[in-house]
Amino acid sequence: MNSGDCKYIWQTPDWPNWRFDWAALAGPMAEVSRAQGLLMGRLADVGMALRDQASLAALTEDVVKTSEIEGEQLNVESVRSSIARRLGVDIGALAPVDRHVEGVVELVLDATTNCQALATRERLFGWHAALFPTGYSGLSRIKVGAWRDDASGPMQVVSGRIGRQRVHFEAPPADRLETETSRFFDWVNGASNEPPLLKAGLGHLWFVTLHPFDDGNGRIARAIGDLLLARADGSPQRFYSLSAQIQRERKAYYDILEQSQKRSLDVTAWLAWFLGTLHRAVDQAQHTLDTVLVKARFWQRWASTPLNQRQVKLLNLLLYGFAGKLTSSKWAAIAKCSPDTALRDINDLLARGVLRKSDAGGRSTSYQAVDNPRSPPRN
Ligand SMILES: Nc1ncnc2c1ncn2[C@@H]1O[C@H](COP(=O)(O)OP(=O)(O)OP(=O)(O)O)[C@@H](O)[C@H]1O
Repeated sequence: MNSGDCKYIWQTPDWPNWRFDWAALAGPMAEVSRAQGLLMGRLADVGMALRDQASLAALTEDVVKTSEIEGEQLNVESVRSSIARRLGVDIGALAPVDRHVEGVVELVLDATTNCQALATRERLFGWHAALFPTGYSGLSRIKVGAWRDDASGPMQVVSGRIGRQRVHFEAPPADRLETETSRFFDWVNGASNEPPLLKAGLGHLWFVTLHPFDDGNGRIARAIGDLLLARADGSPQRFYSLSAQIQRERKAYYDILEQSQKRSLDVTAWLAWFLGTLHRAVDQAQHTLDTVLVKARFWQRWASTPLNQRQVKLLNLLLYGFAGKLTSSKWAAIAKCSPDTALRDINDLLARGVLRKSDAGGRSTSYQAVDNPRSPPRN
């Protein structure tokens, strides 16, 4: 086949000899490294306990957001608990965790904390089985812990209603997968010419192009990207979440993937997008760190104030950046208590100066934690 007849990159004669313009990527790569250096410098000063909290926050975002791309909403508190338990980070009371949350957490933590371990077919089958513990994706039974077999036709990425579907991408046939994935693992585990950050971007694209599973290819591609980023950073501890940033920019993610998987093996545009997104993820991590620091300062300040569990729970929610206004009726609903108890909890905190009435107008009174990062400074 000559390359003019090839619709997808895996059909081109020189597949998988990726090409990219080194000179065009050198600037963005240097900028990402600089942003990473600034973040790491700040983290180096905050001490181990806060570093653990910052990493817990980043990993929680990673797990929650990588699943959100798939349209699945995991419970943030149960993800946080599951990660905290596995990493041995103290977060006080642990929320209950279900099997499905455990599976996604297991995948992301294995990819990052064991980043130096070889990527192998068995390891990925384990990740896949952890993602689909029941053997079903929604209502469909899928092959779990094994490559797809294309029994019901070629693997395609499609969108739209049945009858009006648009095919965005078609993956290589199942009978090529053994050879294709072996070559991929050799490259992931071997020494490469390309800089480590670019290797992470290429690994993500390469895997999602093979699309070797019936489902879960996006999440596993992002986990492989995270594994290669952890190797690139030389540290298994994560402080930023690329998956969360991809979720924020997922329309652009799908568009650039679609363009990059067609026709040419020149993937400069994909790598530039990958580096830009990574840069924004690192910048975002600075905000996460701000929140962790504000929260730590807040609890240090009120350490000797006796508080009940409802008050601790709601204050923590406020410190994480409660979406919307916290009124006494929301307090009652979240803390699962009566309106009278909610008001007593609130009045007690107002009297101690831990909480204050929000300045924002509105029909019902809402409250803010004193020291909330989003509160205007007090005179
Ligand atoms: N328009 C597109 N063109 C090419 N690839 C796409 C397009 N849209 C999505 N993809 C890729 O296909 C993946 C979805 O594959 P699959 O459903 O097997 O994975 P998933 O992990 O279940 O999904 P998700 O990524 O949505 O969480 C996306 O993550 C993305 O990487």
